[in-house]
Amino acid sequence: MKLKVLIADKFPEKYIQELKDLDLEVIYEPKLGENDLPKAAEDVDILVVRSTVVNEETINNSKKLNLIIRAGSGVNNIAISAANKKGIYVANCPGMNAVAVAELTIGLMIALDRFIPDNVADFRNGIWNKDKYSKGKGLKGKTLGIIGVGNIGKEVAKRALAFEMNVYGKDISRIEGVQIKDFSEMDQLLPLCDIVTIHLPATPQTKGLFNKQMFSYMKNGAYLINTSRHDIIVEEDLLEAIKEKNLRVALDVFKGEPEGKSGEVKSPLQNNPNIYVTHHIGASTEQAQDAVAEETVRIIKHYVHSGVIDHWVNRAKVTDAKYQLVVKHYDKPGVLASVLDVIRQGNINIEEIENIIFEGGIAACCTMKLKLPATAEMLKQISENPNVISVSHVEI
Ligand SMILES: NC(=O)c1ccc[n+]([C@@H]2O[C@H](COP(=O)([O-])OP(=O)(O)OC[C@H]3O[C@@H](n4cnc5c(N)ncnc54)[C@H](O)[C@@H]3O)[C@@H](O)[C@H]2O)c1
Ligand SMILES: O=C(O)CC[C@@H](O)C(=O)O
Repeated sequence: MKLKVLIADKFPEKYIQELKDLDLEVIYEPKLGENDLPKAAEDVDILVVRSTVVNEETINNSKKLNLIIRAGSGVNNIAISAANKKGIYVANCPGMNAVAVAELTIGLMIALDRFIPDNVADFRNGIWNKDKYSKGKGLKGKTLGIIGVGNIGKEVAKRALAFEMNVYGKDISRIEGVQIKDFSEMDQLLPLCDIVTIHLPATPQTKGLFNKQMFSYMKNGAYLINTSRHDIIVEEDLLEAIKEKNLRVALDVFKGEPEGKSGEVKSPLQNNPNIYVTHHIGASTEQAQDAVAEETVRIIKHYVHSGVIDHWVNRAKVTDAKYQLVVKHYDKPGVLASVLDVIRQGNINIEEIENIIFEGGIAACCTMKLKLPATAEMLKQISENPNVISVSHVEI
């Protein structure tokens, strides 16, 4: 039976055809929303989404879902803890839309400095106001703080350096791959910045990070750009900070963003002249959508042909493994079963296991990560099997 793939978001036609050519049954339903998915994904093996929310109900209701691919970077629209409980892989396409988001970020930076959206709006309303719009400060020599220097943050840094800006960064990991000053504390970095741009994932640690306290560190009249996720900013505190400090702000993401591709929108940000909002278009260039779709197809192809999941995001980063048992053995039926039986009798959980065959197929090596130590008696029992070549056991 063919594997069934449901694509529940906009996806370029060319790549849908590539999936069909892999002999998969492909269902393309770009208009599905969060509430449609529990039924629509009930019977599929692979689910591909962009911003469509994959909630707990969709995951719990699915009968054979095995892989969810986020055709993009952030995976916060997927109920990963529910997927973990059912052993459903979640993968994403890191970096594929980074240039597109960086380009939008630079565009917003210039838009803020030169009041471009207001210029255009006035012109459309028959108003000419060269005086009012001749107050841009210029970007050269200004200090930019990049919060989250991952794939997108790095692309922003490269472009800002070409604009001859002073570029500083803050990340939980050491910043590598771009020559910018690395700050460890926000209260040291933010007071220096003329412009702050946020490129963080939505996680419990980043939720509400930009609150009253963070805004208190920012310069009066600074620009703030957020093209990452809305919940990193506390909206009420932002509105307060705009009043107090005359911050000017550009957002590609905001609270209450509509799920659908078009329709009405209502937000307290709408009537504030210091705020520009774009329609979550960071990733929406033709180049980025093609790159993301190509990567999605590649992930599916690799999975179908080898069972390997590339960019698997819900693989445990740490396990309870405390001991490593390595058994070299002759590659014959029943040998591993006898080793596993000894471990089972000792009531020890195997956290990870890998069996690798030497060239020629005569010998093999099985590496097991154990929660508890194997006893001397167990190791003796394993070694006594005539098909076992050697046994080693260490604490890790
Ligand atoms: N507007 C859009 O259309 C659009 C498109 C793509 C991505 N995004 C958003 O942008 C985010 C970033 O994307 P990316 O591709 O650069 O991701 P990435 O994973 O490459 O980079 C994120 C960086 O943030 C750092 N980080 C994580 N938690 C942190 C913390 N608590 N403090 C400091 N640094 C922290 C990570 O170490 C990493 O370097 C995505 O998670 C997504 O939510 C939005
Ligand atoms: O697919 C989109 O349009 C948004 C994608 C973006 O938010 C991402 O995290 O990659």
